[in-house]
Amino acid sequence: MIEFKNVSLKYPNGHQGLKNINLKINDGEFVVIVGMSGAGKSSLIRSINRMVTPTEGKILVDDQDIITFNEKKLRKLRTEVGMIFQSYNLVKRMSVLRNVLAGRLGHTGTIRSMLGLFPQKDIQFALDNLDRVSIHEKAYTRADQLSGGQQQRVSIARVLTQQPKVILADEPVASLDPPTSHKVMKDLKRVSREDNLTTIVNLHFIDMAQEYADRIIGLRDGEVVFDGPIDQVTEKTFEEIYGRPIKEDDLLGGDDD
Ligand SMILES: Nc1ncnc2c1ncn2[C@@H]1O[C@H](COP(=O)(O)OP(=O)(O)OP(=O)(O)O)[C@@H](O)[C@H]1O
Repeated sequence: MIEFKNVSLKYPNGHQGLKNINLKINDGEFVVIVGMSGAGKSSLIRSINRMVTPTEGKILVDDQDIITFNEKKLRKLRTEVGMIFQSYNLVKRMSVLRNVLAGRLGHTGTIRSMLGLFPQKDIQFALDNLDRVSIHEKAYTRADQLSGGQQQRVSIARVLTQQPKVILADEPVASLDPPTSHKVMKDLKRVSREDNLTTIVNLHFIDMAQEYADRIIGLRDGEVVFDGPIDQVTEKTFEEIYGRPIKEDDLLGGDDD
């Protein structure tokens, strides 16, 4: 379980990114965070792996307050909490397989992995994870030869290879066209269900949020203004979260399946 207790984050310039957040996220939930640009979605998600550090409160991950963690504990935390980025963050000149094997870095000795000496079982595991996101045949292709949607599927395979308990995804489909966005979100939802992973995704399109979330958390100006299961969410909910009527730009569209 992930628990936020009175969490606030004030950036060094004085900007209040998060204001007194209280949340409990249960194991295996697929949660989507929504809110306008600047609402605090990235700040919230990045607090959970301490890419940013809240200035007040506690964040308990499996009952341990990660805000107090030192470098050693943070390394372990970041093995257990995997991350998917909008920009994929692959090493472009390396093969897809090497990128996916990077997910093992927290498990394999650094020298061995720098030399590319991954155990055969890790290589097989990486290939199996590429297969789960239907991109197995690209294993030996350089990462920069792939389309954006393919690269994001590689980054899903990488995070699975890390064997995390939690996946954080910060606007994972914001750089993709509508049909590709849906394919990537379907893959992410399916694998996280199959492995019972807690998954927390930032999305700014409300139709995507409605289609994939089990639960929606709405942020405005750094505060939680809505938190509830997807069957309680209507267009009015989004209007309340956004503080204005819904516009066409708030919808992605394009799910043909
Ligand atoms: N390092 C920083 N220093 C100062 N202010 C910051 C910093 N990072 C974010 N902010 C500010 O904190 C607020 C929340 O930012 P955050 O990136 O969490 O929002 P967001 O909802 O993810 O927005 P977006 O969808 O545009 O990424 C914004 O007003 C932003 O400008």
